[in-house]
Amino acid sequence: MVIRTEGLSFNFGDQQVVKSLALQVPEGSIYGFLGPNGAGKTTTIKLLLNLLQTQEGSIRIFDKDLRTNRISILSQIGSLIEQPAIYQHLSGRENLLNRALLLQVPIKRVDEMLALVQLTNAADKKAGQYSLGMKQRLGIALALLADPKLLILDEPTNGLDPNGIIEIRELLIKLVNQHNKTVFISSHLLGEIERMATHVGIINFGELLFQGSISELQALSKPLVCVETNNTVDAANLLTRNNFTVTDVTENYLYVPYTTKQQTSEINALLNNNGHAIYSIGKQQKDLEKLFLDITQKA
Ligand SMILES: Nc1ncnc2c1ncn2[C@@H]1O[C@H](COP(=O)(O)OP(=O)(O)OP(=O)(O)O)[C@@H](O)[C@H]1O
Repeated sequence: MVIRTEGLSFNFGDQQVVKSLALQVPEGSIYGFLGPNGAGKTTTIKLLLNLLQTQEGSIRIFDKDLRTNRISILSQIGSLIEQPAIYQHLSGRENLLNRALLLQVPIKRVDEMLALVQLTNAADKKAGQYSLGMKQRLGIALALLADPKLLILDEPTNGLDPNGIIEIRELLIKLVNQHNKTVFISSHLLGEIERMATHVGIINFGELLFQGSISELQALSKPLVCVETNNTVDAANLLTRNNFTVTDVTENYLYVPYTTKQQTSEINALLNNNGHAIYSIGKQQKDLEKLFLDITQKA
């Protein structure tokens, strides 16, 4: 594991905002750290970066304790929290050059990073004139200058338009697949990261409600038979009388937990034989966004 926390807790005054977190971030993963606003994501990230002092529990990064190996661990992490620290009056290239000199990184890394985040053409434009998406990419280039093994990004897609989100997504996938990085990225929108994340941790009120691979998360969303019919209430009653479980009825649709194809055809025949008009019938998987809401609203 690149990151492993145990019993990690943090209080602001008497408000406990992080509760006994046990994060496990595998090497080479894109770990989506998800939760609604105020869930405790930024606080957790600040603890991982030692910007806040751990009050309770432990943090191990690269298999070393953060408390006793702070400098060596942090030198291998690139991060982006809230707004990237960019000099608006300097160009993208000058921002990177400045940081490269400060970090004593070979100057050739500047052009490499510009190319990696696709800012070569805008390299000499003032960063203050960059779009939000370009600023985020410059922020990521700055975080990557010293070639860290782990990238920790706090809501980097916040406020970006769909194109900006796609650009960040493609960049992060490239970093993991071609440059052997591990990416820990927070977001309050599952939809923004479900197409890139390999692993997911869902937090609300400081508590980890789910952690696992994206396929484990998908497996939680159980399939349903969705029937579109003219009189859903009567149809639902008929199904119930015939020992089917109906989990939801709306004006146009009713839902039965899916078991087999045979069961779908039995539902179809029963409704048809009793004079119900079926406009559509089929297997439906709950989408991840709905699942995310279910998980975070249960807490
Ligand atoms: N400096 C602070 N002092 C007191 N309370 C704080 C402080 N920073 C955060 N909090 C509180 O801690 C809780 C968690 O906040 P945090 O910023 O970690 O959540 P988040 O999941 O990152 O949310 P967002 O997506 O809105 O940034 C919130 O209730 C917030 O009000």
